Amino acid sequence: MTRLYLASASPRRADLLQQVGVPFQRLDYPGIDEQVRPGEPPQDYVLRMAEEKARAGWDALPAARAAALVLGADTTVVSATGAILGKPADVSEASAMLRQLSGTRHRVLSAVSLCSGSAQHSCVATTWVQFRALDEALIARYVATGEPFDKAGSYGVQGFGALLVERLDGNFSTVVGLPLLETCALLEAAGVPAWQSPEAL
Ligand SMILES: Cc1cn([C@H]2C[C@H](O)[C@@H](COP(=O)(O)OP(=O)(O)OP(=O)(O)O)O2)c(=O)[nH]c1=O
Repeated sequence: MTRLYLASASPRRADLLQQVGVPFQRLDYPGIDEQVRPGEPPQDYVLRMAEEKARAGWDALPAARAAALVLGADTTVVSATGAILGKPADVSEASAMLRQLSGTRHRVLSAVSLCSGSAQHSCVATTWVQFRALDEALIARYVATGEPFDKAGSYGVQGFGALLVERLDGNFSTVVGLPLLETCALLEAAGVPAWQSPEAL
């Protein structure tokens, strides 16, 4: 039987996989360098990150790897001007990102990569997000909740950040960190179907 490992520390990614009935184990792996290369387009960056995470996860597997699959993912927010917005380092960076996103329609890119050692298949999904206009008081109150700090673009649409968003155009799961349609298509092709019975999970 194929064993799926999720190379991710994100609780959201684990919740999403669980939601659609895919059995997996969490896998700890050494972090990767998440620096954007000079001139690297957002689409290339997010795909490269997902692929490096899946590969690093594969390299961290115990020796008995027969029929193992490792899933890695990455999410990044791209501002209306094309800037890549990752996770903020501090309050001032979080506030600056939210100021940049205020009143704009921006993209959230999520890439996913499935590694079986010799083969690796990956894809990127996009969802457009329209933010309402945010004033300084609202930005300060939202940052003070602490929610922005482990999230690309400094917001979580699944949490308090729902009140910052007017409209989504694309799949919700893509914004939360794991594009479920694309992920499950990759998994199905590798012999791991969704909607498995609770005993398999
Ligand atoms: C925009 C947005 C991002 N996010 C999260 C998803 C990702 O967890 C995070 C982006 O950081 P990532 O670097 O993609 O992932 P991570 O560091 O959380 O986890 P790992 O690399 O171990 O898999 O932002 C939300 O939860 N909600 C949102 O609305």
